[in-house]
Amino acid sequence: MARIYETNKEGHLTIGGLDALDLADTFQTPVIVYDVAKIRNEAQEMHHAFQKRNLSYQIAYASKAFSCKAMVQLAEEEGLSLDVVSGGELHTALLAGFPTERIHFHGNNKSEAELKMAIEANIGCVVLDNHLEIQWLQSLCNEANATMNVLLRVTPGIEAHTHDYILTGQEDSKFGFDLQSGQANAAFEAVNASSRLCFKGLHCHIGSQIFEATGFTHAAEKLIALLSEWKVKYNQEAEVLNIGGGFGIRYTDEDTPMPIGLVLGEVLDYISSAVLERGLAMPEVWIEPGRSLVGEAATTLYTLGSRKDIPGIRTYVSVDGGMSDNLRPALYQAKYDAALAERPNAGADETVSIAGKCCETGDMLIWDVALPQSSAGDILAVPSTGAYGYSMANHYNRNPRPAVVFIENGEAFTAIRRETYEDLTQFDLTLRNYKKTETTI
Ligand SMILES: Cc1ncc(COP(=O)(O)O)c(C=O)c1O
Ligand SMILES: N[C@@H](CCCC[NH3+])C(=O)O
Repeated sequence: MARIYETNKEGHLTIGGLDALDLADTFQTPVIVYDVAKIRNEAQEMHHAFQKRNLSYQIAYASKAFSCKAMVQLAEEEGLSLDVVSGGELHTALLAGFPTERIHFHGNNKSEAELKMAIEANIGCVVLDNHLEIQWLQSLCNEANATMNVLLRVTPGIEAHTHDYILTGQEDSKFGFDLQSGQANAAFEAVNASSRLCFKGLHCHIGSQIFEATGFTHAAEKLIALLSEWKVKYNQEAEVLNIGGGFGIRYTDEDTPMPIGLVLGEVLDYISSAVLERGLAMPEVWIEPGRSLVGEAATTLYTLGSRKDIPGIRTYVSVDGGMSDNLRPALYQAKYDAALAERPNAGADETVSIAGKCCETGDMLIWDVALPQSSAGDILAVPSTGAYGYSMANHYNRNPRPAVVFIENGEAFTAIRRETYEDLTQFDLTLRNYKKTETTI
């Protein structure tokens, strides 16, 4: 069904109840605007799915989807835990005052420095991904006279239906310990032999932007089978079963996600019965949603600029952003909707393609979108840009990154200020300085 945009009495697009044209005027464009209530609602739906079933659980917001201090604080307010995958995300969480015992550290190549940071911050757990990391974490814990809770990330050999680049649960993957070849058993034995590492459970993540519950239930089935094998083999049960994130959202009419409560409900019911059937103790169930918490909550506002008509071929309309604030179309051929903020629900007059301003043929935000007649200076709204937009934004062509604005209770505030040209050049040394640096060899 075609998207119907929320409007005010002037017929302008509203975001969190505020007029998008006013927002563009106040904060300039491009700007990524979050309707905070949508994030809170999603979080509450997820909590409800667990609570309805009386399960012990954690919902760890995958902060790679969008991380900044305000977002981390919002996650805390909503009773979420936090998944970080880098020293930078951990640093952000610590600066934002996030409770460290609810931080989980992920990544397929965590450095020793990052692991040390995790130990010093006394975070909730490290999700172990490879053998080198087991060695490092063990010896860093020895040095610090500390212990660390760990989950083992396993690749369950599930091929969920999504873009190849965002698939992660298949056997041929850079992530986690492989089930088939016995890597996972070897990892468990190494952890078990360590007095510093405390095995808490298993983790898997099958990929991202997944609509069907079956991918998750198949993965859970494999993990539960493994736990049941380990119960016999090692007399070990798990306190935690983490089934990762990956719940899909609506970008365009082609996407038809079920409400999160329904998908999650189906997965949780499956886990409860499979655990019971295998005679295992019910573990805490953890999930790690990123996209589904924040994706649909944001809309990016751009200003339209130049137009190029190629008769009989295509009309390109350019915006003042592009792959520098939203890499997803270029990286995954991801599709988005767009509307004119002044009359978002008006009928279409033409089909145009929305081009970014980067010096790159592939910098196309949307191919062939039906829009009312537009002209330079109009504000274009692109919904569902809340996940992996700002977090993958970059400085290509030395474009400053946009501002991020949060709207709540009818008020807008800047969560991340727009970058300036000074910000862009702040790390540059001049040729003369460069020659004087001590690291020059
Ligand atoms: C380990 C892990 N957990 C959680 C996520 C979050 O995924 P999503 O944003 O699709 O919910 C990802 C990203 O795909 C991930 O790699
Ligand atoms: N960044 C990706 C998803 C990868 C998620 C992290 N494992 C996207 O925009 O869809």
